[in-house]
Order: sequence, then C-alpha cells, then structure tokens
Amino acid sequence: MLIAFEGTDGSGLSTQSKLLAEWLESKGYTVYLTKEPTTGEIGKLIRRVLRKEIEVSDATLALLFAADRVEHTKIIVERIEKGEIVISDRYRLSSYAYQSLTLDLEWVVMINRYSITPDLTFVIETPPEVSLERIKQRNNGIELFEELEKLEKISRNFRKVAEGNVVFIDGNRSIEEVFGEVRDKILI
Ligand SMILES: Nc1ncnc2c1ncn2[C@@H]1O[C@H](COP(=O)(O)OP(=O)(O)OP(=O)(O)O)[C@@H](O)[C@H]1O
Ligand SMILES: Cc1cn([C@H]2C[C@H](O)[C@@H](COP(=O)(O)O)O2)c(=O)[nH]c1=O
Repeated sequence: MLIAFEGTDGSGLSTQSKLLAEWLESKGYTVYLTKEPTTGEIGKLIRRVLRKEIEVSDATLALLFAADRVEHTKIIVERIEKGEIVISDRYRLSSYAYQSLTLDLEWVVMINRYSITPDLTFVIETPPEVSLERIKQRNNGIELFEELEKLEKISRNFRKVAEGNVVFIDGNRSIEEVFGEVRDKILI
C-alpha cells in the first residue's frame, strides 16, 4: 500500500507523515517512510535548485522531479511487494500542483507516467500565510517556491489536480487535531 502526503510548503506534511508511520508501527505494521525529493543523486541536485544554489529552467526541474520519481517508484514497488506500508512525504501530486504553475499540466502528467497512483493521498491544506510563518520559525532559509503568491496558486492547484483516493485535511489546527483526522481515515 502507498500512502502519500501532499500540500504546500510548511503545511505539516513531514510532521503528519512521521506521526502516521509511528502509529502504524505501534499497531505492528512494517512501514517504509520516504520522501521526495529523495536523498539520491537526482534528489540532491534538485535540493541545490530549491536552495537557489543553481538555476535551471522550469521544464528541466520538472524532468528532474520525474526522473527522481522513476527511481523512487522502483523502491516503493519493491517495498509494497514485500508487504510493507509505504508512506511518501510528497509524490507525484506535488509535481502536478507545483510544476503546472508555469508548465502545461498534460506534459507534467505525461513525464510522470512511470509513477503509480497512491492508494490514499492526504492533502494537508494550510493557509500559505500560516505555513510561511512556520517556515520562518525554522530559520533555515527560503526555498524556491516559498513565496506567498506562488503558494496561494499551488494550494488552489492541488484541488484541480487531485486524482484517485484523495482526502483534504485542514492543516490550520494543532498537530494532534490534524493527526486525529488523518488516523481516522486509515481503514486497515
Ligand atoms: N499543525 C501544526 N501547527 C503548528 N505548527 C506545525 C503544525 N504542523 C507542523 N508544524 C510545524 O511547522 C513546521 C513545518 O512543519 P513540516 O516540516 O511538517 O511541514 P512540511 O509541510 O513538511 O514543510 P516543507 O514542505 O517545507 O518541508 C515545523 O516546525 C513543524 O513543527
Ligand atoms: C516532490 C516535489 C516537490 N516540489 C517542491 C515542493 C517544495 O517546495 C520542495 C521540497 O519539498 P519539501 O517538502 O519542502 O522538502 O520541492 C515540487 O515542486 N515538485 C515535486 O514533484
């Protein structure tokens, strides 16, 4: 089974992904918690772009995310075939929502054709002004997409690109309240 967490920067994806992994493990499940961009070589290159250390075209960045995802999906499928529950902190819906900011959505979907559809996707919806305040508290710099106007458009994009079994969760509450709703949607 693949469960994905999606949403704009600072919405609480990593926090909720970790909480769900811990909860499922406490129930005796074997969980593989993973993230995109990955920590692989392509993911590392993407991270340099996000930190604005290097500049590439929007199309190149989309292709990098798609390439990272091809390699990541091979690992995800292997884990699923071993009976593990895979939780991915971001997956292809992030590409659909973020890269369609400036690129043709149909092309973004096409270059991600070698990915898979998650069994369940949580989209954490947190007002971008709240997310940006959380990001500032972390004090580790502002990345490529972490701008109010961009995040407002991306947040709307998630509603447009949602596919398959998608649950939208209000992220503008306590961590515990958000996780309570996430946990209640898990039917295994
Ligand atoms: N519901 C919440 N209320 C208040 N603070 C939160 C909440 N969820 C997460 N945070 C805090 O906000 C910051 C960002 O959380 P987190 O890393 O989970 O977000 P994220 O969506 O993964 O962000 P990014 O995509 O930028 O990595 C962290 O410091 C986290 O502790
Ligand atoms: C997978 C993926 C991510 N992004 C963007 C979203 C964020 O701005 C960064 C990194 O994500 P993190 O959760 O802050 O570590 O990359 C994207 O534009 N397209 C994607 O496919």
